[in-house]
Amino acid sequence: MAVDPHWLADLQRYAMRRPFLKEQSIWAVWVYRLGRRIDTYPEGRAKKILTALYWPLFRCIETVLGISLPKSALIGPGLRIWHFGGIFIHPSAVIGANCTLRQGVTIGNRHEDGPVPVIGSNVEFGAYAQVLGGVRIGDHCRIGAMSVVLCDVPNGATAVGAPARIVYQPDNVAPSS
Ligand SMILES: CC(C)(COP(=O)(O)OP(=O)(O)OC[C@H]1O[C@@H](n2cnc3c(N)ncnc32)[C@H](O)[C@@H]1OP(=O)(O)O)[C@@H](O)C(=O)NCCC(=O)NCCS
Ligand SMILES: CC(=O)OC[C@H](N)C(=O)O
Repeated sequence: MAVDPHWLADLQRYAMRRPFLKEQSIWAVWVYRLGRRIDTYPEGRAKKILTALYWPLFRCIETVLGISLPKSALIGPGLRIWHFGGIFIHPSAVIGANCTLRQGVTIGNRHEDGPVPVIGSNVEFGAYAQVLGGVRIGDHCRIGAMSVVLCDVPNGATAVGAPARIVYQPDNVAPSS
């Protein structure tokens, strides 16, 4: 069976020997990719059994590491999580390729059942950054530590503060994809 290319890209972001022994967050990324993979299997007994095994694994990771990456969230290849604890991604969130999360990051709704963020690729989240509601974060953005982002952030921009303000925005910004 072919190895999941998204998982291979994740591994490249953990550029070290034996990351499973050094970075707990990679356990959470592995379980997330496993869940996504199981969802692609044809309906049947094998999928039912694997799904039944997946859920307790997901709950263990969520409880022990404090990293919640629901398999229904769409997260592109090359996910890197620095550290662990208090990392909650909404089940409907969309996150592009090569993004970096850190401890305390929340990507979720602003009100119960409200819309959730869509994040571009190559976005870097500082520790405890909160991105809330139906906002769009462009590609190559940086979100400062402890920031609360309630507005769109254009490609390449840096947003900091609570509520966040744009402190850097490149010239000739290409529209978000
Ligand atoms: C957002 C960040 C990437 C910006 O770095 P930078 O491009 O070098 O920007 P600067 O340091 O020049 O700051 C630009 C402005 O934003 C402010 N700022 C920077 N980070 C901020 C933050 N997290 N919260 C509030 N304001 C912040 C600076 O005070 C400065 O304001 P001023 O122009 O009014 O003086 C960086 O500050 C950051 O927060 N990185 C996260 C790192 C992290 O999480 N580390 C923990 C590792 S576990
Ligand atoms: C706690 C800390 O500074 O960790 C550093 C790590 N390289 C990171 O970017 O998160």
